[in-house]
Formats: sequence, C-alpha cells, structure tokens
Amino acid sequence: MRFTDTLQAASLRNDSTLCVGLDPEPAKFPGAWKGDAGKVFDFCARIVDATKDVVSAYKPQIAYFAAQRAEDQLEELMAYIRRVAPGVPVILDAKRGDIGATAEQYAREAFVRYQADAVTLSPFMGFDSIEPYMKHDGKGLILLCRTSNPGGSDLQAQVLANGDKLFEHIAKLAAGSWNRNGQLALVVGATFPAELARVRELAPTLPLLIPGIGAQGGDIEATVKAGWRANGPIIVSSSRAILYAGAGDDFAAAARQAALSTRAALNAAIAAVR
Ligand SMILES: O=c1ccn([C@@H]2O[C@H](COP(=O)(O)O)[C@@H](O)[C@H]2O)c(=O)[nH]1
Repeated sequence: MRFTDTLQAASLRNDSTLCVGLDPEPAKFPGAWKGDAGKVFDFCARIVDATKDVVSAYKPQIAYFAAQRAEDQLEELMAYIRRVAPGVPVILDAKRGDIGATAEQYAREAFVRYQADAVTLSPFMGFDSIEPYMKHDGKGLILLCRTSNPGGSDLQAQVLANGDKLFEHIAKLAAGSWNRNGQLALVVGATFPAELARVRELAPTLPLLIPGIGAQGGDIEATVKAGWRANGPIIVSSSRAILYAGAGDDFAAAARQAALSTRAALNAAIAAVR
C-alpha cells in the first residue's frame, strides 16, 4: 500500500491527524528505567501500546536511537509497531541527503532495514539526491521545506533570483516536476503559520508533516487553519509533550491522555475550518 493511502486509512480509522514522535531519552525515562539505554525499546513500546488507536502515524527520530547505540532496538520497535498497530504508517525521521550512490544506501536503511513507510530528506543536494529513494515504490519521501527552528530562516527564507524564497521554491518543485511518482510530501513547522499557509497555497494536495506543536510552542488552531484542507492532509507531530507528559510509573497513561487531548484539539480546529 502507498504511504499516502496508509496514512489516509489510519487517519480515518483513528479519527486523527496526530503523529506521535518517538524520541527516547533515557535520562527522562521513569523510575527504575531512568538512564538505562537498554530500555529504549520497552519505553517506546509502552507509548505505542497506549496511543495506537489515537494516532495517524508514528515518527521515530533516528538520532535518539543511534546516540544510544540502540539501532537494534529501533529495528525491534519498527517490527513491533507493524505487529501491534498494523496500518499505522511509520515515518523514519532521518533527514538524509547525499550523492546518489550514498542515497541508495540510506534508502535501503530506511525501507529495507527498518521497513519504514516514509523517510524525511533534505533537498539541499538537489533532485539526484532524492531520486534513488523513488525506486522504492509507494514509499513517502518527505522533504524539509520550512523547518520549525528559528535558524531555518537563515537559508530557507533567502530570496532566489526568480523572486521566490527558497522554501517556496522547494514547495513548487515538490508539488511539480520533482514529484514523478506522487511520493513527495513536505516538512513545515507549526511555529511559522504564515509560511505554512504559503506552502499549502503552493502545494495544495501534498501531505504536510508539521512538527512544532507541544514543546516548541506552535499553535494548534493556527496550524490547522494554515495547513489543513479536505484534500490536503496534515500529519501534526508531537514528541516530548506526549512522551514525557508523566514522569512516574503511569507515564504511558499520561502519554495517552496527552495524545487524546492533542487529537481532540486538532479535531476541534479542523471542525472550525471545515
Ligand atoms: O522542522 C523540523 C523537522 C523535524 N523536527 C523533529 O520533530 C521532533 C519535534 O519534537 P518535539 O519534542 O515535539 O519538539 C523532533 O524529532 C525533531 O527532530 C522538528 O522539530 N522540526
């Protein structure tokens, strides 16, 4: 099944545009697990158990696993999600970008080793750095466009010779000539709703992965108003605000409550603009 179809089905089934980001930090683990990098899988698996009927997607960020020498636990987690939450797509947040030959290897890592449904990519090195991922039929390729961090403006807001800002140019390419097999989507931060609205204008039907609500302070209503369209899906991602909603043995229940209230806020905002 194509990433976009899996996403739509999960979104309908769970009545959700919420993506839970899986960014495990052992220093923030509860109780006896605190500081134990051997508990990365267990921690994330309990979060998945508690949220699998509330989300439209999961987004593990690979750095949190690699930094703990926990890539094997990420493989185990990907298999676990496929087993206990079949039909919920998994976006590997890796932000890869390299020459074609190396991109082939990164694509194998994302889609063969981890069997992700989609991967985040930096478009900075151009189309030939994205093309190798397109050999993996139906997988989602989510290009950084207007990132959620303040420093994203340093390059992404630069005006090009044709008058477009760089992020506008990326949105046009992704909605146009680069999107050869309909696999492309864009990352746009919730922290910049005006730019999010501009990206939606330029790419009316592309799925938008939107990090920046929760710990980064992005506003849910402004995000939905700018980004959601009936035929333009949004995947609104929150990591720390869900994962660490509770610090005790009830951390998974607290994560579920945080996911439920975030989903409800997203759905209320969608109902208001529908
Ligand atoms: O522009 C971007 C692109 C990716 N991210 C990633 O999303 C999560 C955000 O975590 P929170 O705890 O919800 O702030 C994290 O994995 C980032 O690497 C982003 O924040 N902004």
